[in-house]
Amino acid sequence: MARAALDKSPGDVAAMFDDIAGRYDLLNDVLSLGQDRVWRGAAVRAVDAYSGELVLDLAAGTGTSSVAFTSRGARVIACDFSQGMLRVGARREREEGSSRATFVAGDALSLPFADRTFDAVTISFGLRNVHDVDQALQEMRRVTKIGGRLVICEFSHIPVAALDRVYSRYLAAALPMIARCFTANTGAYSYLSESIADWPDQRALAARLQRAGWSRVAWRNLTLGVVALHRAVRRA
Ligand SMILES: C[S@@+](CC[C@H](N)C(=O)[O-])C[C@H]1O[C@@H](n2cnc3c(N)ncnc32)[C@H](O)[C@@H]1O
Repeated sequence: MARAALDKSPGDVAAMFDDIAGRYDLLNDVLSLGQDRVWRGAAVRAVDAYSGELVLDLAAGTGTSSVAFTSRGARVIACDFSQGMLRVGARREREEGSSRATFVAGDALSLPFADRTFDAVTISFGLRNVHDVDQALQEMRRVTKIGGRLVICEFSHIPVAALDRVYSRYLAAALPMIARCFTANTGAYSYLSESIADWPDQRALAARLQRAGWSRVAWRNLTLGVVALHRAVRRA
């Protein structure tokens, strides 16, 4: 069963998501106790896309994070490099007879879009899996229009040390154990725990956004900091 390591080799990451694509959305709901819906709602409100706008949902996977951005008439491109995840998303759209998101295969490190294409770029639970985070932040800026916005929804760290220790134990032990009941690829969920533990905290990620050229960088914690929503604007 494919699983990635913390070097996040692109081939391993894509193969791992190809492997779990069929059960990906179900496991999200189970492992987050339904909180993923709350986090996605917060991301949609932060992007605040409206009619006539074009939104890039990067590392969109099956498109679960994508379709809600169209609720007020914006168009959304759902881009990912896992063919397996894209196939599940495109099949679901076909079955529902809807075409709310346009699925495009592409790598966050070399996006297949022209400079200054999008009014807003967003990435949910994807940036942590990218091999070169700083390069991805620069690519996202390149394809954003001047004045356009960025929203990153990603697992983060609970600022209260005692709570963070309890949460870390859930991640390391309970999460892979629960995942075992739903998928043969338990390695993918061990990777999930390890990659969250290894991910920079809110302040460190904000500093990287600034270094990549983003302006007005800010964040807010969701569910006590289990997830953080980073926002920024492309000023020039
Ligand atoms: C945890 S899933 C998130 C999917 C979706 N955004 C969501 O919220 O459910 C992470 C996704 O990141 C994608 N990914 C990782 N590295 C990528 C890269 N360099 N370029 C494009 N997609 C990437 C994976 O293929 C996977 O579908």
